[in-house]
Amino acid sequence: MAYSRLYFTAPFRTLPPPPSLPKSPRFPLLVPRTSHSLTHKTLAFSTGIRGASGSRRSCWRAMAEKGKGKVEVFDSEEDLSVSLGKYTADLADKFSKEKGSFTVVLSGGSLIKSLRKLVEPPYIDAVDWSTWHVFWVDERVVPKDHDDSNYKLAFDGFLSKVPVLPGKVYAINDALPAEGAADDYETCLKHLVKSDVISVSAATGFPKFDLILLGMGPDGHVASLFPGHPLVKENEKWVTFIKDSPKPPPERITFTFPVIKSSANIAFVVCGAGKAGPVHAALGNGQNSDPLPVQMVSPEGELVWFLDKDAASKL
Ligand SMILES: O=C1O[C@H](COP(=O)(O)O)[C@@H](O)[C@H](O)[C@H]1O
Repeated sequence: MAYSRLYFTAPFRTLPPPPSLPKSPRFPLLVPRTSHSLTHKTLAFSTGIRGASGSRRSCWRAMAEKGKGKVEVFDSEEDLSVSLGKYTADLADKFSKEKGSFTVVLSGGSLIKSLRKLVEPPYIDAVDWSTWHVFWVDERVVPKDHDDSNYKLAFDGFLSKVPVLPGKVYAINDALPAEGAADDYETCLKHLVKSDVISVSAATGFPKFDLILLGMGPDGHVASLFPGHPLVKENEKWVTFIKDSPKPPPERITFTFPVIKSSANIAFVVCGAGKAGPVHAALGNGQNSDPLPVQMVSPEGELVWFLDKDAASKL
């Protein structure tokens, strides 16, 4: 299938901007326990997260503060990918049954490889792919067949292997410069909100996706929201652009924090020792006055962390 057949741009009308975002609530700690033995005992006592359990798949679980989410730590990325496949397929099934559609937002980077179980049995056959609407939380401003394209990464590793409907795959318009591409994507989202494909958060007025699958860089960036960059404070736009990304390529578009935080579900998927520092910053006890982007994801809905043991090694 040609790349150009899979992206969606339309002459959308521009709607008024949403109201600004109120602070999200925080809830008390929840402490579940099971009878299984701990796989990584040290984790249970060195982190601010209370409660832990093991499982046959060598998964260590904990429930952190509501704002920090549920944490699952796996012995290997292979185990993580099995659990992530089931989690994603279960949510797709739930939302598809409830409302006939599933709006899922992808990141680029290593996340796509971790979705590989979805293109294998049982999910390849069992999932109702026709209900899926696929978006990107960020995209590099490059042609869609460029090696830096998050779209190309997802297409090659995931979307070309499942029968998602091409008209429901919403890629960047790569004919536009960064600012225009961000505006175009935001207009696309507004059109889909108006046509009830995407829900709206009653609390924030921002679009509410069913699931955002988030990666994280070793510097603690999420989407294309980088530490210390003014874009992390954007609270009106839905989609914005960056021309000075510290990680190449420099020009990108990205969802803003209010949109990310309004999601019904967020899964953080993080592997590797090189990311253990920001994971600890986000999930450990420490406070810092200038939080990393990864620390700013306190969602309205459910947050689950899928960590391999190396990414969790400082907890
Ligand atoms: O540049 C990006 O980096 C992050 C993290 O990527 P990873 O390869 O370290 O997992 C990714 O989530 C984002 O979508 C991408 O544009």
